[in-house]
Amino acid sequence: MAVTDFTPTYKQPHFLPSQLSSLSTRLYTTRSRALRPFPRRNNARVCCSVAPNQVQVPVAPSVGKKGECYGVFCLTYDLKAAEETKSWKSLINIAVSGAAGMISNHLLFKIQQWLSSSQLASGEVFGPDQPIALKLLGSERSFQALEGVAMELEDSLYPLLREVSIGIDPYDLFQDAEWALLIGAKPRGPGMERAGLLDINGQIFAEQGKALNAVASRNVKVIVVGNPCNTNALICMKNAPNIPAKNFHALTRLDENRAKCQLALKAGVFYDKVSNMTIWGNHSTTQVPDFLNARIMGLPVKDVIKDSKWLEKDFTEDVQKRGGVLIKKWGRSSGASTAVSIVDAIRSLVTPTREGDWFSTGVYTNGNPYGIAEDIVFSMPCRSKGDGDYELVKDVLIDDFLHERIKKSEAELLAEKRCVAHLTGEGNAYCDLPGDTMLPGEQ
Ligand SMILES: NC(=O)C1=CN([C@@H]2O[C@H](COP(=O)(O)OP(=O)(O)OC[C@H]3O[C@@H](n4cnc5c(N)ncnc54)[C@H](OP(=O)(O)O)[C@@H]3O)[C@@H](O)[C@H]2O)C=CC1
Ligand SMILES: O=C([O-])CC(=O)C(=O)O
Repeated sequence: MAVTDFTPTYKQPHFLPSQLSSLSTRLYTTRSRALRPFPRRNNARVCCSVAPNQVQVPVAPSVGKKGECYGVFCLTYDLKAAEETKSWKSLINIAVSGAAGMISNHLLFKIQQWLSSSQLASGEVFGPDQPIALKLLGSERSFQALEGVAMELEDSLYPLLREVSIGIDPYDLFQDAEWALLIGAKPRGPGMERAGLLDINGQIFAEQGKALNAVASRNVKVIVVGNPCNTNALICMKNAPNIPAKNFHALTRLDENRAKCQLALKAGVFYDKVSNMTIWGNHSTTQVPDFLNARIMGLPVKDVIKDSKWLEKDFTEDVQKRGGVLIKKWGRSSGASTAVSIVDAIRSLVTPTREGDWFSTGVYTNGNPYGIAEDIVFSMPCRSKGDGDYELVKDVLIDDFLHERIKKSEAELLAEKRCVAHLTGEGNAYCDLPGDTMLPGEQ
């Protein structure tokens, strides 16, 4: 693997060889925009260069009152920049909100494994020569837990993890972000109206949209996971007018994966035999798992599974409500499988889609070829050339059943949009949500 190219040319007597890969990694903590205890990345490498064979004493940065760093992340070594990265791509900044939460706790460690896995050696994802910086956004409430997350990252000795920052201010954490994985959101509590949830979470995503607009990379890709994710993605997008609307996604990949699994189970095949799986619409119980266009072993699903009643009722409802069934069994919502689906969603954007296949993601509807209302975030079938961008798949069938279901999910999203008009710059909010509107996890 190319990471071995990084082996420094000098000896470091006090540290294990495995630690050398993290030598230029450091952790920054930021609690507010006013307080920046450590230098920013572009001027962080302040120390002198070391000649080959010269031993350098590690320098621990001074610890600010509100910011602390840990062990190996606090050590600032300086390697000649050219030696450090001669075979590496430039650092990618990945921002993660809700970073002390359950999904994130799975995700952060998966991203690392994924980056350093053998799949990567074949160039399938970012590449084995792709160092990353993690910017972990939490709150006052979760700050200690964030420190715990950082400690676990430290103990994992990931060779491609070069920087870790933790903080509570999105304007700090989203600086130069090329990916923003927005997971943090308030869960719907007992007795809380959905309109209330839309408002509380909408405020979070409006603020984060503004922060992305101000400081993130101009081509940042944003994946909104926190529920209700489609409308949160719309709010985030509307508050970030300088970032292309196309770059905002609502995560429906978990629903796609769930649908593939159910079809495989029914057909008695392994799930890699299921392709062309579209989830249409909202990440809610109105979502439409499309068995008309999906394929099993390359054949239309209906040629393999002849039981139309099962497809229209059991399959559809099982996928729509899978999250809730899992919560009843597990006592908490899907953490690991959501994290896996976030990685799948990123991978689908950074690797070319297999010929003839596609994937689902919630994206902006403007210009869509299916007649879906404009100006909402709706899950649709997409293909990518692997450049982070995507195009909508044009050649799909839509029959009466599918059309009727799509319209129901569309109506729900239009109603959600009216509820958050005050957060999207479209005047006064008016909330007339359909009574049966539910997240997949609610039942
Ligand atoms: N799209 C999808 O497929 C799926 C989406 N989800 C959604 O993902 C989200 C996160 O789930 P999960 O990680 O399990 O949840 P957790 O409760 O474990 O973590 C969520 C994080 O959100 C933050 N949070 C909680 N309340 C607030 C608030 N009022 N304001 C700002 N942030 C808050 C907390 O971070 P802090 O204390 O730092 O603020 C918390 O760490 C949920 O909205 C869930 O519904 C879940 C499964 C699938
Ligand atoms: O409702 C939730 O929080 C969980 C969820 O989105 C899912 O399982 O799909």
